[in-house]
Amino acid sequence: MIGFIGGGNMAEAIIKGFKSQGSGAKKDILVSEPREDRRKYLEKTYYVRTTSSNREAASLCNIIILAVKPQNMAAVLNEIADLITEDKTVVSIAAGITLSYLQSKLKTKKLIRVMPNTPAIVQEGMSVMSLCECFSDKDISLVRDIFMAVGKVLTLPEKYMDAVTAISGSGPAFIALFIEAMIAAGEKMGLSRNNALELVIQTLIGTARLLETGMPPERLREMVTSPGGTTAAGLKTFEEKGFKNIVYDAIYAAKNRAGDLSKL
Ligand SMILES: NC(=O)C1=CN([C@@H]2O[C@H](COP(=O)(O)OP(=O)(O)OC[C@H]3O[C@@H](n4cnc5c(N)ncnc54)[C@H](OP(=O)(O)O)[C@@H]3O)[C@@H](O)[C@H]2O)C=CC1
Ligand SMILES: O=C(O)[C@@H]1CCC=N1
Repeated sequence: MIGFIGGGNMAEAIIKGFKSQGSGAKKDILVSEPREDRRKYLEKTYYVRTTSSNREAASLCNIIILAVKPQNMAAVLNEIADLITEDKTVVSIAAGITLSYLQSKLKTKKLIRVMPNTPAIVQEGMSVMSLCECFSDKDISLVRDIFMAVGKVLTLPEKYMDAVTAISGSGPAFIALFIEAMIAAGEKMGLSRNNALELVIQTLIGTARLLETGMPPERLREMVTSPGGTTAAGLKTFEEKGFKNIVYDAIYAAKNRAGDLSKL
């Protein structure tokens, strides 16, 4: 059985995507979550089992996904450590929580750090995995299957995890902010919110699909930019206002915060 400790937003995103996917629908999931209303909601919506006891989840499940905030991780690890025998696999999705920290708290060597993202809800997630060197490929296949069911999976050395957290973990929020700004601009020009939303979302999906074919973003930008035209006028403003620097600074702030969370 797969156990989630913490039944918040990200756990729900993975459960929802996993449950909607063919093979995931049949897997038993137990969610440990302190809030009763939240437990009821998860049970009713996703037909998962729930408990208020992290220790129950730790003892009953072979794969345990730690989905609490980094600030709650120490308390949770102290609470369940004696139940995590060497046969159990523990996956942390918490920003900033390192494998060596998990190693210092738990007996099992089957430790995986994963940074997923919310598009997992619609099986378009991007998850990056890092694992202890001692972990065999056979052992990780079960965990990889969970995250493959909700999107793409990449394995990278842990040293990249804070950058990954900033780009694909937090990324959906950054892209949503850009979309909000595009919609607000459209509305100011008289478009209805619904029309603006449809224009922006379809443009985003179309752009993503085009980039998926392998077209470099620079090439796409050039294709759209007719000399002396509208795009050139817009891009000039982005450049004058330092758009790329703002994005760079924001991604850096997110990465640095991930680093700070590892020191809590
Ligand atoms: N949201 C996202 O897009 C992403 C999040 N993550 C990571 O996932 C983790 C969870 O984030 P997110 O889902 O956004 O946060 P949430 O606050 O939505 O979820 C955390 C859940 O854990 C519960 N909780 C708190 N303390 C305990 C405890 N001691 N034992 C069991 N459960 C507890 C919380 O309950 P209560 O609300 O009552 O405190 C809450 O329901 C974080 O570590 C984050 O870094 C990773 C990638 C993306
Ligand atoms: O905001 C956060 O800390 C988490 C990690 C990545 C996305 N959400």
